[in-house]
Amino acid sequence: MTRDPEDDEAVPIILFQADHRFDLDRAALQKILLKDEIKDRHVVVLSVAGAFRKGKSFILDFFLRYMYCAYGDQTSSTSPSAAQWMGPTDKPLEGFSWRGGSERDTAGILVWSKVFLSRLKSGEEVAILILDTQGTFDSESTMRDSATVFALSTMISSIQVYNLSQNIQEDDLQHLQLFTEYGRIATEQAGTTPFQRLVFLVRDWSYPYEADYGEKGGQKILQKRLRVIANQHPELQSIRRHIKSCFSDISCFLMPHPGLKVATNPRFDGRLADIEDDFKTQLHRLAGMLLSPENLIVKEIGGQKVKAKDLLQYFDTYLAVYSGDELPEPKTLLAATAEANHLAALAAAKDCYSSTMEDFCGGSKPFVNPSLLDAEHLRAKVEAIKEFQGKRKMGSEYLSETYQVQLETELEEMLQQFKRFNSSKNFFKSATTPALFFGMSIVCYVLSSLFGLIGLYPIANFFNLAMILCLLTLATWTYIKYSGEMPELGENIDAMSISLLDGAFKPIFQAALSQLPRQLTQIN
Ligand SMILES: Nc1nc2c(ncn2[C@@H]2O[C@H](COP(=O)(O)OP(=O)(O)OP(=O)(O)O)[C@@H](O)[C@H]2O)c(=O)[nH]1
Ligand SMILES: [Mg+2]
Repeated sequence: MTRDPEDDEAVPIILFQADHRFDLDRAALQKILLKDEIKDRHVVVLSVAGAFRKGKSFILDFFLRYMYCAYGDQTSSTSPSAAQWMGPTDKPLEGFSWRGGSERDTAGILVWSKVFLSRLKSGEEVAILILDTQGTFDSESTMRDSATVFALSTMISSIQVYNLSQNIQEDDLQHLQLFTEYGRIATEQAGTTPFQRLVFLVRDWSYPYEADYGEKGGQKILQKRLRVIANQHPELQSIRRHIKSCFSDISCFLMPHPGLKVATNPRFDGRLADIEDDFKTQLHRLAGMLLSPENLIVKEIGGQKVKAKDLLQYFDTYLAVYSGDELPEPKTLLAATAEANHLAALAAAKDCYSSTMEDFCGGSKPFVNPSLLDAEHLRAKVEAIKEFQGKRKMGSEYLSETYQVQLETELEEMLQQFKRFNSSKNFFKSATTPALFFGMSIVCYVLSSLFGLIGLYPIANFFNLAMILCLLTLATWTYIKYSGEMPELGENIDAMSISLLDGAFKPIFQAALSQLPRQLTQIN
């Protein structure tokens, strides 16, 4: 089957917006996935992801040639020969947009509009989608953008090709760990292997004398890079364990350099004649390893095979998760380290404050005069800030200032707790409620007796009732304090007694006191 220049094209489905948002072009994706002959088939999704400007779109265009040749005839179950699928040597390479130069080309995620159909050995009818992705770490993308594209393409694909240049370096593994974790938390698949096949594709491999080009050499290098050994640093072990736990199958392929024309000639148009033979030989092997009928892998999510029509829903759901606020922000190494440094310094400063205050007014100490407590707080706060500032921290001045403001706010909150605790140790304060209600019940008793004596029985009964209410409240309060049950009711009773004192008794006392000198002068 040959490419139809009218209909077959790269269709942007995840659009990268200027404000760093990613939008799904639902209509475009629907048009591709909901075709009658496609929508009910299980899907195989191949995606290529990795750093920008490393030949991802270029190699995908060769994969497209392979696909047109291998899956033009649905019933074909064998892999085509290199001569069959690579085509004429002078044909420019077309398909997903690719070009030379140092500026990034692909943005967002694109899918090839032609969905290839095939029947697996098991007889299962599948639809094959090819995805091209925005490269990571270009100067226009934030860490979050890179992580989102990588994670999304990993979650959606059944075969993820991680395109690397020259070697598998530790930072490649660190980024893979970060991106897959970003994908894993979005799928909430902790405990299981959330993703399927991962292929490290090392471009421009220049050490064939150490490990041969192709899959075998790749396996040798991969084993070395992902090895977990006894005396390895725990951080290195954790990265390797994490990556292994995320994919059900991991392999590696070493590609030779394609030749200087490919890498440096601005007029190079992708024709095979300008590409080194070694590269073409390995390209044929790679295409077969990824895309020959016996190597296709059906996309599974949560152990269930995914149909083309379901994929639409997954795109929607995953993108919604990344557009929301519930996921943590992936950060650059420096930003993450600086944050960790500052958080540690903040915790140490809080510890320092807390132990000074504990020594002064902690659980084993008696009630302290509130003004002394305030003074001690100021001293402890200065000490804590000194401790915070004295710790060596990575990151900018601004970051330090932000964390210092946070520290000061948190110290004020801690002070309020110490104050509350301290005042609960004040015997007279805690005796206010029982004293008030007990006093009120005696006053009510006396008044009720007096009014009874002079025959004003309704008023006497009123005070009698008030006395009973006071005694009941007192009994309830005592029970609450003794049993620890219904603490809210206890707090309400305390609050009521304080407002009675402040709102009713204090003004009466003050009025009585202000009358006293006048009365005394009248008597004199
Ligand atoms: N050195 C080298 N260059 C390659 C290889 N494959 C392709 N190129 C060249 O790399 C350049 C970039 O190719 P693209 O396919 O556009 O790269 P990309 O990774 O898709 O780039 P972005 O879309 O910007 O992320 C082109 O000039 C290709 O000729 C390779 O294996 N090695
Ligand atoms: Mg590209």
